[in-house]
Amino acid sequence: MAPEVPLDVFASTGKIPKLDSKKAFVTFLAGSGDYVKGVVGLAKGLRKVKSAYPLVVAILPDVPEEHREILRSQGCIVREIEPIYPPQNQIQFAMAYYVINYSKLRIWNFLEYSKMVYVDADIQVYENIDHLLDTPDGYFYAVMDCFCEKTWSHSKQYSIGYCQQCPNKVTWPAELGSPPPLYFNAGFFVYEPSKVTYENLLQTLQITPPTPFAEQDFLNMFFEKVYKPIPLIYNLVLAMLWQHPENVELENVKVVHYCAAGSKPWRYTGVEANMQREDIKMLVKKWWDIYDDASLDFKAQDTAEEGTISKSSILASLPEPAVSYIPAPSAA
Ligand SMILES: O=c1ccn([C@@H]2O[C@H](COP(=O)(O)OP(=O)(O)O[C@H]3O[C@H](CO)[C@H](O)[C@H](O)[C@H]3O)[C@@H](O)[C@H]2O)c(=O)[nH]1
Ligand SMILES: O[C@H]1[C@H](O)[C@@H](O)[C@H](O)[C@@H](O)[C@H]1O
Repeated sequence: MAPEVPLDVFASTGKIPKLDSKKAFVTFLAGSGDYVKGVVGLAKGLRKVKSAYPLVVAILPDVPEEHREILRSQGCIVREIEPIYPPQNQIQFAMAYYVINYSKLRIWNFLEYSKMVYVDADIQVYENIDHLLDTPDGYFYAVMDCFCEKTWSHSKQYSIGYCQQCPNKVTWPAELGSPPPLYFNAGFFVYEPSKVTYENLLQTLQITPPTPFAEQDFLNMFFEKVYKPIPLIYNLVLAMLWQHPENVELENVKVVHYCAAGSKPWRYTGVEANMQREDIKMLVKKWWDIYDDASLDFKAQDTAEEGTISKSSILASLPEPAVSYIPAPSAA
């Protein structure tokens, strides 16, 4: 089993890092629905923790102009991308809309950046994590996933009760061969844009049949040999709170991923399983406190230092390239 990268490798020096224009956070937005709220929350969250880096939003053509404008007004760099689809077959995705997530592969083509942290729109960053952009190159850093929720019911792991978060509880049966390679959640990862990798990703996708977790399964397969697990404080998949509480120290968590059924803060009703837990209610409120905080709204001077205009505001004002429109299915 590949060792998790020890936390102190990333420990912040306490100094505010110098802005490096070749590094950035990046998220993904599709459709005209309410995920734009997630991106606004994320932009404000990164501002609250005083990140030195901009937030790039890779958007599909079906994101309406009003939403693009909201993102620009929050200081985001809006970059339109064309959708990417997997080869056609009869696969049933864990969620039907996961098919659009293959479009995330376009972020490897953001060649003006040397290193980026990808963050799903349903994630909030509660502590400064800029140090992740200083990790050694050549690896794919992400947090190990958990296989215990129903969304995994298609898998061998789920049917025998095996989870890599507690590999000694139910051990992998010898008759099934060696245990599956470590598997990361693709809602959060550190990577390097690269033309060669981008072209390889697209070529490999053409000969890879789609599987239930869409681009997440694909990226796990593609980056298997260079995957370095990082501590779960960098992407707390909420189901960890009830599936593996012994692995979670909530007070140390820097990044929360609201991916459990019913947990997206902007859709939260409290009726789904586990949604009345005190820790969940606290985390949903914490997200809203940032979203509702007007003092975290973008102000032009946020990025302009000593009379200079930042790269993010220049790029944000550039026209977007024209791309052909292929409609993508929307989320449930
Ligand atoms: O209508 C939508 C649906 C999704 N998204 C974007 O796509 C991301 C992924 O979608 P979800 O957050 O709904 O997905 P989950 O967290 O349930 O899914 C997990 O599995 C997915 C498999 O495709 C992805 O790998 C995802 O990153 C990983 O966290 C969103 O955060 C958001 O950035 C949109 O913009 N609009
Ligand atoms: O990687 C997946 C994904 O994030 C799903 O949204 C969630 O339901 C699963 O539990 C998780 O393992």
